[in-house]
Amino acid sequence: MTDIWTRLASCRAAQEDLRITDLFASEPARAEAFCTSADDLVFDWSKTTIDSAARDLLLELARQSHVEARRDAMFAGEKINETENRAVLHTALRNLGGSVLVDGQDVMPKVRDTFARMSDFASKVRSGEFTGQGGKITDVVNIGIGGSDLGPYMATLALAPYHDGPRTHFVSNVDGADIADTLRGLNPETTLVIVASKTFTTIETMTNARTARDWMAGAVAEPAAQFVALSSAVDKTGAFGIDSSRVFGFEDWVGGRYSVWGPIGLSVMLAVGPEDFADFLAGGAAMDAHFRAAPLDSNLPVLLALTGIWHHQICGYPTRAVLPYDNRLMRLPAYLQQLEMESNGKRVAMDGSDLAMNSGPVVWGEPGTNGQHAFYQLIHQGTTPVPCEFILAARGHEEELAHHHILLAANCLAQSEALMRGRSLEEARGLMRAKGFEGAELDRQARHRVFPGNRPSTTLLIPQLTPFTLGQIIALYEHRVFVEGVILGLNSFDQWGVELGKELALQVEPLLKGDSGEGHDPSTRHLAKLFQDLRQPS
Ligand SMILES: O=P(O)(O)OC[C@H]1O[C@H](O)[C@H](O)[C@@H](O)[C@@H]1O
Repeated sequence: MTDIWTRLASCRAAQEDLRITDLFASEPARAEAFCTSADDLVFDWSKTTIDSAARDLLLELARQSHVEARRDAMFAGEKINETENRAVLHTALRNLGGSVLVDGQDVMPKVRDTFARMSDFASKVRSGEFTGQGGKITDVVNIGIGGSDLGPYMATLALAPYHDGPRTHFVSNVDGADIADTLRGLNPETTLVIVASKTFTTIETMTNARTARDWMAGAVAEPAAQFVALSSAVDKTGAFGIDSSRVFGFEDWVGGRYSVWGPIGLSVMLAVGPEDFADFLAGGAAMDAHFRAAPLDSNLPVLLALTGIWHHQICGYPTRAVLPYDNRLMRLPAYLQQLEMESNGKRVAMDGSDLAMNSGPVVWGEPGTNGQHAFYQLIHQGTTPVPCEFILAARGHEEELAHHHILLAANCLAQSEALMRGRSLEEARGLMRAKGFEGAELDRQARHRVFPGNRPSTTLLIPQLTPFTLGQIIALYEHRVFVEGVILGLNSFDQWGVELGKELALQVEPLLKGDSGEGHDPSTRHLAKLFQDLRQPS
């Protein structure tokens, strides 16, 4: 293993003067050879510094890391989440046929039963057969945070053209502003509240849920009758007063950030309907089938993972940007931040030893073209390269606005071309000379207009953003994260790093209410004191 990392590092070191543009000259079929499809999804990774030698080494790295064996173990229901002793089976939520054994038990009948109950409930809400105490449900408020918010919120925005159910709203932050701004203007008599929490103990969600219940109680006789619970802790949902007929459970082998495919996706199902939601699942299942069957060298999740490893662990680029040229994917970067950084932001390997290389990178992004007018300056001319992952649909949904879509696509392609090609000092000098500059001032002005280029990017091309293709994209990224985690030798499915802050928040709360502050550090005590002083009426 060490040897392959060393060989990859040497391969990169030998590329010192390499220009991506030269690779296209030396490998005439590169544009096609470094472009890989899964069904009708196309992943272009040609505009990177991965040449044939690097590609072969990266594939060897995947082989030596036993990616295929780990993948098969995951799909088979083995307990690959070793620090929590759990199977990892979010894939079972989107492959509703067949059987999967966990501890010798087939888990699929229960998964199918829950899906059928969700579909039945969603249909009744959408048709008006299930009503609020003031009539047909007009609004749905999903209260959840992290994986119980980011997935359904992202997917509901992405599928706006398919949205023909009640309006959906998402409350996540414990900041009272979030729920206050959301509930203002809603009619409690026709609002359905979903409490989405795998554990049903998350303090933000339970605080917001109680606030929503009080709000509902001020207007209807039976507030709990307009509440739904989505949780693995079905025993706790009854204590909140939610009838078991409106509780949709899932097992501990569904990680929070992988949970949009099951009950946590109920708000999406209410918005777009059970059929479109099933298409979303089918898209995820299609990517699963590809991931399981395609050889490593034409396996999209594997290749996306290997570009990630190349850029972060080998080239040392600290971040990567996800840049969907699709406004409806505006929450995808936030969704991917949890998926990638909570999964692979870890410093200890599965066996408890220190990780031998960098953990996963910082992931960030915004939809194009908006980002172009904000942070692309740094991407083009900053001192640290940022590998960019562009996503583009061939068709939009607004047929009458096709000219917008062509302009959007032109910008996406232009950005990856500009990043790769850059603009030389000579070209910049020519431009400035044409504007009348000369001498030292010509040089000075020209240098500001140089683009170093040679900046890597990949492009994921999809036919159109539909429930099916959204399912493909999300499953692609899930498996990418899994493959990167396997290669790094860490457990992508736990999240111990979120615990300490939660524990301390419980201890800091009394401090803010005037407790002595013993056990807290001087800075925290000082800030708490300033906070209290500022709260005094002036
Ligand atoms: O669904 P819940 O149990 O309420 O958890 C919500 C979120 O909170 C936790 O802190 C984890 O970091 C997330 O992985 C999880 O998605």
